[in-house]
Amino acid sequence: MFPPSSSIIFAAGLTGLAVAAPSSPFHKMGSFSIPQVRNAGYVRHGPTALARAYMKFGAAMPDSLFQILADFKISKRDTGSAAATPEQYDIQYLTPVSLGTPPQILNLDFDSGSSDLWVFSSETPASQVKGQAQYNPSKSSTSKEVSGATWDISYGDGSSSSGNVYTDVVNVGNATFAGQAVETAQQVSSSFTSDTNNDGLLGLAFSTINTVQPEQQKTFFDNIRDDLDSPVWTADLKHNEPGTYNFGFIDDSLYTGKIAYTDVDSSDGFWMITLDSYSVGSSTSNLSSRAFHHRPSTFPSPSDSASTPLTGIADTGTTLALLPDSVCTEYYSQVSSAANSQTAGGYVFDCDATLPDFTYTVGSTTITIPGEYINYAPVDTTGEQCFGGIQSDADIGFSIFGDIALKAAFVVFEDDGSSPRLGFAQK
Ligand SMILES: O=C(c1ccc(-c2ccco2)nc1O)N(Cc1ccccn1)C1CC1
Repeated sequence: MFPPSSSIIFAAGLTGLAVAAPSSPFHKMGSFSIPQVRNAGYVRHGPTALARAYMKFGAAMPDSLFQILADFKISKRDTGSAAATPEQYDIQYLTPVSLGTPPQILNLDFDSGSSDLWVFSSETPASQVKGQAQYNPSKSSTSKEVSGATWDISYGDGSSSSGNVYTDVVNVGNATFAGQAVETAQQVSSSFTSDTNNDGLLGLAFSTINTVQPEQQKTFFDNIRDDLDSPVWTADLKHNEPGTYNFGFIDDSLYTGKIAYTDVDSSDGFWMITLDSYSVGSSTSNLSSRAFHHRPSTFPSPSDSASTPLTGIADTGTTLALLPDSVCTEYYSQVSSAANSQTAGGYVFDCDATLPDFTYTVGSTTITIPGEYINYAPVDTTGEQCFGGIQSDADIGFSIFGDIALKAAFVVFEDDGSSPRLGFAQK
């Protein structure tokens, strides 16, 4: 699906998720939110070992998930929000999820760019496990093997995993969904093994790209949607500070202005949207420059990005913003020290460079990604060169609006089962 050799460095993002008791015709489960926990940073999959070596970070992860759960503040059943504290460089966050009876708690990376709930398990070879918690279905009285079912997924950065399938009780927050497909890993690629605190993924894309065969399985959100007050989950990611995920409701205190909605094309299984326009630098500077260089209205400006749409997916499982080469060129032409480095695997620049903002619009809502968000991380320990948060989407076929783009906005993922929409608001 994607060239494993792509020289893009990007890291896993995170998400939070909700759940509900078995759907009941008598009451809506309401809405939930869940704490994310930060993950000792590991760039999810550096397509080149060199890049991974450059981007290595370490940071202790809270020792016990139980302590985190103990602090877990589930609000009452019809409201709730969870703070997510990012690891350095907002690499990824993980959410404790309990599986089976008695509960086995794993930290999962929720990913709006994929649709499998898979976990490190008792079936994962010991040589491929490095500290991850493992789900053991034989220790759960409620697990049921889905006979003959297998799964196999490969991600855009060349990582992959595969295995068997069980159904079991999955509990996040104070609600439970019985019968959730839990995909146990019998094989994980090296970048998952080295991501020592990430115990698996929970997909929040559309179930049409779930990889279980012969019978495709539903995502967790698809399973719980009908039990929520409203078929939504919202992402309020932040830069180097706790963000918030809510499920089943829109918390008006988390955004300002209006939420502008845009239709989602889910035909590829992703939250695919078209942003109406983008611009590089603060719009006022652009306007002032345009004011001084008025062009006859008969000659459209060569790169009038102010009305150029961008089509891509909202992907919490990718940290960076992967955009067309033309946009990368336009952006980094404003950064005198920038270069597209083969060794680093993408655009780099002096760490003390002043970076322009990147602005995109959805309908009447304008989202500005401050320049400092686009300084992703130092390339190496000298701290001289830094890696850009905007990189090329070459060879993917669409752009990927990862956390770098999403954390500047309050984002509503709405899926009523027939006409999905994405909402964006300033905050
Ligand atoms: O990694 C994935 C990704 C997710 C799910 C699946 C998949 C295959 C079968 C079912 O789902 N395949 C992917 O490859 N990215 C992000 C990405 C980033 C960079 C380059 C390519 N891609 C998908 C969301 C676009």
